[in-house]
Amino acid sequence: MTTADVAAPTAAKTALEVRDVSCAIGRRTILAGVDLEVRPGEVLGLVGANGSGKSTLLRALAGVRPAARGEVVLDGVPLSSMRSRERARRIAFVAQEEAAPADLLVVEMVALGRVPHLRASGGMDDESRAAVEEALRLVDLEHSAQQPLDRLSGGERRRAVIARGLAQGAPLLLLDEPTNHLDIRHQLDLMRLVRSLGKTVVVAIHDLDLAATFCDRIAVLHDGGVFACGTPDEVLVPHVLHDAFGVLATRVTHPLTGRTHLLFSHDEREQHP
Ligand SMILES: Nc1ncnc2c1ncn2[C@@H]1O[C@H](COP(=O)(O)OP(=O)(O)OP(=O)(O)O)[C@@H](O)[C@H]1O
Repeated sequence: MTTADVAAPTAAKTALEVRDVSCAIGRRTILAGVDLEVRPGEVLGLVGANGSGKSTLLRALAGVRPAARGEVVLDGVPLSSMRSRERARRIAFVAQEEAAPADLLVVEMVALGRVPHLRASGGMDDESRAAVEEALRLVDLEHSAQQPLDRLSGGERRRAVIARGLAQGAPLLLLDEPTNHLDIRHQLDLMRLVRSLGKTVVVAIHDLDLAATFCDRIAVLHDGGVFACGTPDEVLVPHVLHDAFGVLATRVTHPLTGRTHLLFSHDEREQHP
């Protein structure tokens, strides 16, 4: 992936407000009374144990699964009052798992990101073609553009789906575990790319070290709500990590970079399998 020459941020900054949002699946409440502010141009990480509601919250932020209660407000406009085409121009959502026809070409998958921009006359204009090319280049897949998706590895397919989100050209990017399936180099490249875009980003991520390195702020989901929210140094602290994940965390300083990293171990006072 090429990140060294990513264009300087030009995207309009956009802000998101989550006001007293509750999300339910069937009769079960997954999240209750969530308040969260996503500031213009920041990268906000969503972390939490499996099942803590990260994907559920991202779907509510994307308007894919509207909140059962409360409001998500994008630049002062409630999502519930936006037409889906307008929403898709302003919010790009890359879900955790996406099914796509196996014989779809990579370039065709990425071009789907341009659908909200197509005119009634149909067809891709030069701007859309350029956006697709640029997105493929950013995720290092320009040489695989004409491959069917089922000929790609899991990590390459993941990058193709992320390229579709980039091609969409929306100022707000919602990413659900974008580094899943990626090798360590591509994980670092992708997170660096995400930071360099100048967009407002909300990213659900399991790797707390990546979150600490690349996110401006982190929200920890636990017990049906936002348990802690702040800078990585404020939030990724032993007592929060113990309560949210049930592990012991030790902060250590990298001997070369001086950055803080986290080491984890079981809390031996508890029963573990
Ligand atoms: N389609 C569904 N039907 C019923 N329950 C669901 C469904 N999708 C999610 N859930 C439940 O909602 C809760 C939150 O799930 P969600 O996927 O939002 O968590 P998550 O934090 O993203 O988890 P993970 O880290 O495992 O991806 C979980 O308990 C899950 O079992």
